[in-house]
Order: sequence, then structure tokens, then C-alpha cells
Amino acid sequence: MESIINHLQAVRDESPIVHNITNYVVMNNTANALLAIGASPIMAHAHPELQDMVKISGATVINIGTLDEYWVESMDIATKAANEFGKPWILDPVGAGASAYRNETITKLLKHSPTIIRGNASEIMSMAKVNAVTKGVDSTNTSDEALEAGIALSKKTRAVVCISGEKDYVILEDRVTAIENGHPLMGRITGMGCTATALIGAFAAIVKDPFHATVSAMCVLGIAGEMAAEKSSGPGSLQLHIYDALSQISDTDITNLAKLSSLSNNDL
Ligand SMILES: Nc1ncnc2c1ncn2[C@@H]1O[C@H](COP(=O)(O)OP(=O)(O)O)[C@@H](O)[C@H]1O
Ligand SMILES: Cc1ncsc1CCOP(=O)(O)O
Ligand SMILES: [Mg+2]
Repeated sequence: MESIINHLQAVRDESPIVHNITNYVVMNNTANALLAIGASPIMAHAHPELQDMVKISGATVINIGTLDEYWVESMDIATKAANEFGKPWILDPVGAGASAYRNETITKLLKHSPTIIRGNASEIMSMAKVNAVTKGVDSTNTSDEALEAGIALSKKTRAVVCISGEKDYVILEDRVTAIENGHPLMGRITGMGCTATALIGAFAAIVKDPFHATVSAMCVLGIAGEMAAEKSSGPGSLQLHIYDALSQISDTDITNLAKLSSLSNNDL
């Protein structure tokens, strides 16, 4: 709990630049969420400036939501640069399994060793080859159904894997933390998963341990979702209230609302 409070304070104090190559649907939502949490977003995919962007940023977020050939090349250049400069990079495999092109792109990107992968249950199952075809960008599985696949994916890639949903799991090989914050209305707004991934970028830019960075980001977003839902009459107002909650969430909110548990080997 205390570490989440400290991590959030550090993000607010240090305001890390978070570089995003993301999709057309969520560019605005995720930039605003990053600003609300105290980070400094930049969306950039032009090849000639990618080395500079990665260099000045604390982390790079790669989101495959609306792909095209130029952007896939951008992702390739940026993730290579992240490795070269020793920066964490975070993969959001939006719609994994929905098309061969998405799967090929993910396979290419995995060669550049993402630090963290965050997807919904169906996307993580598709990446672990448990379920080759998904419906689209929304999950048709629960995070419990994807847990085994998430552990396998983390073992294979050596990345921290986060499965989001009603329950969020953060996994590094056999180490698993469950976060039971959030609200069902969060699933009714496009880009909430992309927002989660962008916020992970902000925490990973500041917190050295990517596992702890991911737990903190997911817990803070889940609590913000709960606080926002209390004031909202539907998805539209939830979106607005989430920005407010992200900027207002206090140490006391985290202490009172965080629902974290570690899973032992017996639970897995
Ligand atoms: N039913 C739910 N209950 C609580 N939190 C939820 C629920 N559905 C989604 N969330 C939260 O919304 C965020 C986005 O998760 P998710 O909907 O799984 O991603 P995606 O948009 O990529 O499918 C996460 O922070 C997750 O915890
Ligand atoms: C609807 C849609 N189509 C392509 S990207 C995108 C946004 C997906 O966002 P999220 O995975 O956060 O719901
Ligand atoms: Mg998603």
C-alpha cells in the first residue's frame, strides 16, 4: 500500500515523459489520463524523430489498436531504440487474435522483448496460443480463465504480464498479484484498457521494478474508476470523472480502497 502511495507521489513529482505510439481511437483519452496522473504524454510515430522521442522519454508505450505498415515500422524502430537506450517499453496487444496481421505484428514486436505486456483476458490467451481467434478488441473471457496463459506468456517472454478485467492480475513468471479494484462501467468506455497501459508507462518510467510499477498503475486506475463511478450516471460522465479522480486520488483513498492480494503457488 505504502509503495503505491510513494509511486504515485513520485509520478506526480517527477512528471515523466511517456512516449506513445497508439491508436487513433484513444490518443486523446490516454494523453488526458497521463496528464491527470501527473505525467507528460507525447504521441509520435514519424520515423525520423523516433530515436529522439525514445531518448527523451522515461518509457515508450506501443499499442497496436489501429495498425498500418508505416506504423508497424515505427513500432519496430521505437522498440529497438528503447532497448538501445535501456528504457522500458510496454506492449498493448489490442485485438490480438482478431487478424493474422495483428498476430504477425505481435510476433515481430516480441523479438524486441517488451518490459511489460498489458491486455485483456482474450488478448493474453491469444498471445499464449491458448485461443487463436478473438472477437475483436473486447474480451470474451475472464481474467481467471486467462491466468494460466498469462503465467505461460510471462515465462516465455520474461515480461511482466498484466491481465485486466473485473479482476486484474500482474504476473512475473510464478509471482502473481491480484487487484480487485475497478468498476463494471469501466468496460463500457472505449480506451479504458489503453488508458491502463499508458498509465503503466508512467509508473514504469519512474519505478525501477516493472512488476511493482504495474501493480501500482492498475491499482490507482481501479480506485479512480470506483471513485468516478460513484459520481457518474453512465459511461459518458464516467470518462470525465475518471480524469478528475486520477488527478485527485489521495494517500487516504489508496489506503482505504486498495484491494491487493498475492497468490501463492497453492492458488495457481
Ligand atoms: N467488470 C469490471 N470490474 C472492475 N473493473 C473493470 C471491469 N472491466 C474492466 N475493468 C477495469 O477497466 C480497465 C480496462 O480493462 P479491460 O476492460 O480489461 O481492458 P480492455 O479495454 O483492453 O478490454 C482495467 O483497469 C480493469 O481493471
Ligand atoms: C475500438 C478500437 N478499435 C481499434 S483500437 C480501439 C480501442 C480499444 O481500446 P481498449 O482496448 O482500451 O478498449
Ligand atoms: Mg484493450
